[in-house]
Amino acid sequence: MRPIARIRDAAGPGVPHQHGPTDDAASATRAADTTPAARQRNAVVCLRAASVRVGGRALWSDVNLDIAPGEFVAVLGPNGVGKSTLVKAILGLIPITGGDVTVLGHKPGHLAHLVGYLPQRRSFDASLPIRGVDIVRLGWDGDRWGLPRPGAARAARKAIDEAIELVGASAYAHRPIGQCSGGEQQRLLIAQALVRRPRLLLLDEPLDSLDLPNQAAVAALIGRICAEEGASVMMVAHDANPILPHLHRVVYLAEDGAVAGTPGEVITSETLTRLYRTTIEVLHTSDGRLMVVGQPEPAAVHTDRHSVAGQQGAGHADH
Ligand SMILES: Nc1ncnc2c1ncn2[C@@H]1O[C@H](COP(=O)(O)OP(=O)(O)OP(=O)(O)O)[C@@H](O)[C@H]1O
Repeated sequence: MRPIARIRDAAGPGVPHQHGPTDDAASATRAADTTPAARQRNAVVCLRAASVRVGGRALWSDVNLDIAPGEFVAVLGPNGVGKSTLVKAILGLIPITGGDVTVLGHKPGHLAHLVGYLPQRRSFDASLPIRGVDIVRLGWDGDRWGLPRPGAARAARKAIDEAIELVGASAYAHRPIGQCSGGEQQRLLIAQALVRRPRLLLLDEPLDSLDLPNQAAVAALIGRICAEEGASVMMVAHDANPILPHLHRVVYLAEDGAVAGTPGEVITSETLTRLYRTTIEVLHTSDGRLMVVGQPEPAAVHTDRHSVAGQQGAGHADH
């Protein structure tokens, strides 16, 4: 086992760190889980020595990860390392080729109604004649065909209204989605992922293309969902800074493993240098942000889209 495999998940839950939430139900739940065995037993998501191949190529391998109930976890790493693929493996959309993955104790895909998903890169044409509320409804019954059961319409309306209220989108939910701002669209899409009150929410770069105030607002919303709904959130991000105040844990993904722990433990020059086997510097700016310098591109991928590896936020910032 390489050194990185031994240090992964080094940080147990409840380990204090400078950025994490301090007073919420999730923290209380996690405080009870003090051993790796307890983490695994209670895990909403559990990966053990998991590996994936796409297009005939090994993408990542030997990934170990537990996500506890109510935890807000960010998945970070260079472009093309396989973060979205990790989310798809947890959804059961992409099969793992080695190791084991369970979601709420079952094989991925078996409890789909308990998992909400916001895919990467969504945009709506300004002329699309679909209201925000209709987008949210798709999360409720978009996969159900045939005549609704008696009382189903009332139950749907209630669930949809509650989800819209939860994300604070009531004021614009009846506008055409294409006429909502990027931040408003994002809230409505999060409501769509939330409408069935999932126990696990998988969000693939939900802050992408939002301005800084909207990034902060959506990050706070997601933190609140963890705290108030008790949902576990796994969010792919290319910059951890906007979510640092709300995060419990981060996972840095590399080709041959991953490191998980609190942000203070994982986003360090030493840990990331060891993970990527190249010199990486984590700089702390005076306003509390983290800058990761020198993070590599994975071999032989993304040279078309991302030809320059440079200075990045606590993640990567070249989208
Ligand atoms: N179905 C597929 N067939 C072939 N290659 C694939 C497939 N899905 C993903 N890939 C490739 O796998 C690699 C990882 O893709 P993925 O989207 O998971 O990376 P990522 O870390 O989320 O990247 P980014 O940060 O750029 O969004 C990429 O090189 C991608 O082109």
